[in-house]
Amino acid sequence: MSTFEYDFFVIGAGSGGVRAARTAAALGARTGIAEERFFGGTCVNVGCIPKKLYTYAAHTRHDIADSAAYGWHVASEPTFDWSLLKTNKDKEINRLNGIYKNLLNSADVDIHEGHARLAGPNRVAIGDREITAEHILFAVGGQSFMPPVPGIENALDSDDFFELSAQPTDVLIVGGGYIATELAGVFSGLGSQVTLAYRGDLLLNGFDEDIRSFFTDSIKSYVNLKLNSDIQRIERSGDKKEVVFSDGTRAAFDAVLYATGRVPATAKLGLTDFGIKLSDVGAIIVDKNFETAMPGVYAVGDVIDRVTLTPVALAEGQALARRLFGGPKQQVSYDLIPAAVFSEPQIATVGMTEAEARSCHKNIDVYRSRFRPLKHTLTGRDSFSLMKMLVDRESDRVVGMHMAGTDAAEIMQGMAVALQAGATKSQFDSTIGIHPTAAEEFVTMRTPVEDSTD
Ligand SMILES: Cc1cc2nc3c(=O)[nH]c(=O)nc-3n(C[C@H](O)[C@H](O)[C@H](O)COP(=O)(O)OP(=O)(O)OC[C@H]3O[C@@H](n4cnc5c(N)ncnc54)[C@H](O)[C@@H]3O)c2cc1C
Ligand SMILES: NC(=O)c1ccc[n+]([C@@H]2O[C@H](COP(=O)([O-])OP(=O)(O)OC[C@H]3O[C@@H](n4cnc5c(N)ncnc54)[C@H](O)[C@@H]3O)[C@@H](O)[C@H]2O)c1
Repeated sequence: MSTFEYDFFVIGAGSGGVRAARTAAALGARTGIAEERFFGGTCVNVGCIPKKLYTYAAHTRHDIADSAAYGWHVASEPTFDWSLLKTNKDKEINRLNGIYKNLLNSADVDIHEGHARLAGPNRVAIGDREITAEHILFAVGGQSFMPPVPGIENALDSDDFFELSAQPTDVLIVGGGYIATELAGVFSGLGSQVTLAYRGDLLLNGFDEDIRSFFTDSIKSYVNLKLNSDIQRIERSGDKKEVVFSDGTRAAFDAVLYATGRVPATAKLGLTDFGIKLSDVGAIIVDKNFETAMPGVYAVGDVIDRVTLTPVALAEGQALARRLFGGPKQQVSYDLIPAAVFSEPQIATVGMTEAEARSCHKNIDVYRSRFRPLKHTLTGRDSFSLMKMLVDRESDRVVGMHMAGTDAAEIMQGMAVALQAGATKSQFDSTIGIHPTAAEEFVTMRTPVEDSTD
């Protein structure tokens, strides 16, 4: 046993940190963890979970509207109570906070509440206390990035969104990625007027181009979309925020929300003082074993800025703890990570985009299907789904799958297993569908679209 107080000390009790600490403790390591803000981290408190709860609330509006076609009479105009939703959300998040703390306690992980930073080799300072540990893990996550626009202090970020006690009547969202598109769907579904300003001409950069075009068109039906638009400044005007756009136009909103990316939370950690290297955006640079330039100091999750998703942080934390303390060996594979945007409509994807597939493979067959979901044959709602599959003609392997539409995220999880297993198009073709579903489309796509290339 080492002479240090702990075998393993984790800074940050979010997705990656909690998983690493629990795994290490279960393998017999004397483990401690420091948390300065909330147990469960971003995902549980101001990320995935409360966001998904708000999307359910937003979607209920469509369900109520659609119910008339199925014979339901809703006696009076439904009303929405923002503060009730927030109270219920807060209760659930508090419950989850407690669960995360209990999980750590029952795994015999020592909890230290407060801001922690590196104090030297094998030393961590938490407030005015210092501990020693053989291995130290930084799992400190990230924070919102807001560009230095004059008046930016008048804008909210996604953390502030979850604290809003009253619903803004009209809101400007700036950005065109995950958070901007998800919160546009939430605000709109709950009845706010939404303007979305994005500096490019297609939303969801990084996703397949067909999906981006489809989504950019779809969102126009419920938001005022300002493409190729930047913000020059934000001014206060009574209770309103007056925004001057780069084209000189002005508009006033109850709230302006920036969702312009996140950056690693590495300020105030004392890392570079000890020779630990950071990237241009402040991410901790680690090797394939998540070790930094200082031996015995590691980092996982959003702070290393590889793939900033909860399941990836979990996988990294677990792989590290197992490698250090003798569990089953596991290498994190960054290929074929499925992802979903909980926007309206939902987007989900696994594998390569068409552009990536074409740059890696000589001949790609593209299968594409756009259809109105069965549910909306009665409601008449102008809502469509898009499904797309990319196949390497030489090997017959399916190399990318993409979907925009209802339940896209739920459908794509199973598809990701098939792609991990190396499924070929013939195997998809010989799989019997479940009827009637949208998912069966992926096993009944028979003819490549004409623009498949040789
Ligand atoms: C609005 C939003 C929605 C999201 N939705 C999804 C989604 O649907 N699906 C998905 O997969 N991902 C989603 N994400 C991303 C996901 O939340 C992150 O990828 C994940 O939380 C990263 O985990 P982590 O352990 O790296 O960091 P975090 O979960 O951020 O945890 C870091 C923890 O470290 C603590 N900490 C930081 N510095 C210190 C310090 N010096 N001392 C002590 N404690 C410290 C912080 O308080 C925090 O609790 C979303 C993110 C946001 C912002
Ligand atoms: N469903 C999910 O899994 C989910 C949901 C939310 C967040 N996340 C994770 O959190 C990360 C952060 O989300 P996000 O939406 O903040 O980032 P993002 O990278 O998805 O999108 C950032 C957007 O801001 C724009 N932007 C960047 N700088 C700008 C500037 N100076 N001026 C104007 N626009 C600017 C970008 O063009 C982009 O459209 C995501 O990348 C994702 O990894 C995941």
